[in-house]
Amino acid sequence: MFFLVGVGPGPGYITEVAARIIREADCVFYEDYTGPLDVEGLRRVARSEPVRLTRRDLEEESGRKIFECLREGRRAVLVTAGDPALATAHSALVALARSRGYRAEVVPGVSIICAAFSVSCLSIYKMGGVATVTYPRGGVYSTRPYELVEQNLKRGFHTLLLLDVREDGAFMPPRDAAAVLMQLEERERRGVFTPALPVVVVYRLGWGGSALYTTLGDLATSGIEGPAVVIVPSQLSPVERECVEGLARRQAV
Ligand SMILES: C[S@@+](CC[C@H](N)C(=O)[O-])C[C@H]1O[C@@H](n2cnc3c(N)ncnc32)[C@H](O)[C@@H]1O
Repeated sequence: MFFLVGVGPGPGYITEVAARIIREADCVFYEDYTGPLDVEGLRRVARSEPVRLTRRDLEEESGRKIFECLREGRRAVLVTAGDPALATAHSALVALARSRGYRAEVVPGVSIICAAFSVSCLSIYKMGGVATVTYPRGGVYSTRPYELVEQNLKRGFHTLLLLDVREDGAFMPPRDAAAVLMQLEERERRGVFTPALPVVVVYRLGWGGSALYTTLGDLATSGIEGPAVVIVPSQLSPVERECVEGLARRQAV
């Protein structure tokens, strides 16, 4: 049996269900490239030493090590930060396991995407989709964030932007995201990613980070480190406005 288990954004967010399933597993695998993971906390719960898998192990080798465990008739878990299936490619492993005749289940965790909306007090009813801000690959910029934010601003929807992971595994800091978005503006020139654009940045959620309501221009010079998400809010309601304007004064999350 295979379980894809999410343990939330940081220490203390693991659910009782997730802890029980990890405890009962024969093989405990984890990845930490979609979000930082509390490996010490995982060690305290697991019966065997957790094994780290890379993106290559999971995507290019289709989780070979997990299937070796399953083939021996043992229970395997793959543990991730946040919710294990939101904005990851891990659902493919669940589908693959089922197609090979294994039972496979997703154990949801507190999602970084949901938590970012929650701590920002932004209405999920106005969530207009998710895009990722990526570093240029071979000099080519992805224009997906530009197009999505442009449409959403017109329709009154908020846009949540996930930030890239660098080749060396480091999470993109918000200032790099702001620089990429302003580069996109230089190219597209339709007045979307201007320095005055209001943004909410939610950073190091669960790891002593916080949330801040600022502008894209100020974000470009901020010293905030990742991992982080940037939300571009649109047409704030009075409650949303009051709440986000208080963000700078909030305690660390
Ligand atoms: C591919 S998404 C995965 C989302 C995740 N599965 C979830 O639970 O919503 C990974 C991105 O989420 C953001 N992220 C991950 N951990 C974070 C954290 N603790 N605080 C803020 N943002 C985080 C970063 O932008 C990172 O590149």
